[in-house]
Amino acid sequence: MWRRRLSALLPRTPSAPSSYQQKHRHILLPTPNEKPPALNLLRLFTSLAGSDGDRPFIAFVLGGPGSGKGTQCSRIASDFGFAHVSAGDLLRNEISSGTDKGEDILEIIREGRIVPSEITVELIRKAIESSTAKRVLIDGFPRCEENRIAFEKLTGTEPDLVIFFDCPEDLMVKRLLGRNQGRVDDNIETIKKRLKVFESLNMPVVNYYSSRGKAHKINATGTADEIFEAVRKLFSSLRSQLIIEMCFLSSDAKGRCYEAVFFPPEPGESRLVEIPHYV
Ligand SMILES: Nc1ncnc2c1ncn2[C@@H]1O[C@H](COP(=O)(O)OP(=O)(O)OP(=O)(O)O)[C@@H](O)[C@H]1O
Ligand SMILES: O=c1ccn([C@@H]2O[C@H](COP(=O)(O)O)[C@@H](O)[C@H]2O)c(=O)[nH]1
Ligand SMILES: [Mg+2]
Repeated sequence: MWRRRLSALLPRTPSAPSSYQQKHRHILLPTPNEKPPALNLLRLFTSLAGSDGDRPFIAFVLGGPGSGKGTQCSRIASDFGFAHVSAGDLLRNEISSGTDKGEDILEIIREGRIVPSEITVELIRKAIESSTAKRVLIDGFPRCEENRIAFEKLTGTEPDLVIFFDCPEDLMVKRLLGRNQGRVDDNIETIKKRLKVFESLNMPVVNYYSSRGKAHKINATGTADEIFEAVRKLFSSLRSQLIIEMCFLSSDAKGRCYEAVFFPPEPGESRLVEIPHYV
């Protein structure tokens, strides 16, 4: 699946960071106005901790029904430049398309059960492949160990990060009953079933990724703003392990070459590092 080797498109293979790069990688731009000079783009690639650079950075966003996954994903997407792939929305789109498969999915969602892995994984695969994003949030998937295994088998990869929104049941029920978006599963009978499925099938996935040090639990009981602050803190605490985007830019008017390192956790923040060995 991840055969788009960006590096193959590039004129030079990126070398390991030099000691100069290591030392200066956190130099901040001196002033907000001092932007990199207008340069011709020589190469652009993304270096992702935990991945081989051939695929986007993948974060699974998990949590019970109504824990606020969709709400927080929208914010993460707009502030940190992630594409937001909601497994539930992909399935609802299938229902809207009016196919036989859509009818089966509708029935499963109405009963709060889990759609077969081959359907969901394929929809997610297509959504990721058709996106040009370098960072993707997968909202509400995997729903069970079988989903997880199917995804990892098909893509040959694990997520780079798992965010788990932890919320008590009574609060989730209150939020769902107040959602008012006309969802067929936002009624108390289906909500009770979804909560059972969450405990028995979703939580083992969270526990699996916790045991591998990938899942990060966020208290999802406050306001949406308070929860997003916790997300922001998580991203900050992980920044050195997370995403490093590097643009290699061709020389400016003085013949210097620059590497611009964009670090998503602070929106708009960028760092400029001159790399002598590229001059
Ligand atoms: N922190 C919050 N405080 C109060 N209401 C919230 C909060 N976060 C989300 N909501 C509201 O709760 C409802 C459910 O939120 P959301 O759709 O984000 O949850 P979800 O985890 O994606 O649920 P589902 O699994 O059913 O898709 C929405 O109406 C949303 O506006
Ligand atoms: O990976 C998935 C995601 C969702 N479902 C089904 O859809 C509903 C609604 O999902 P939300 O993420 O809450 O929007 C869910 O209850 C499941 O029935 C799924 O089967 N697999
Ligand atoms: Mg949702």
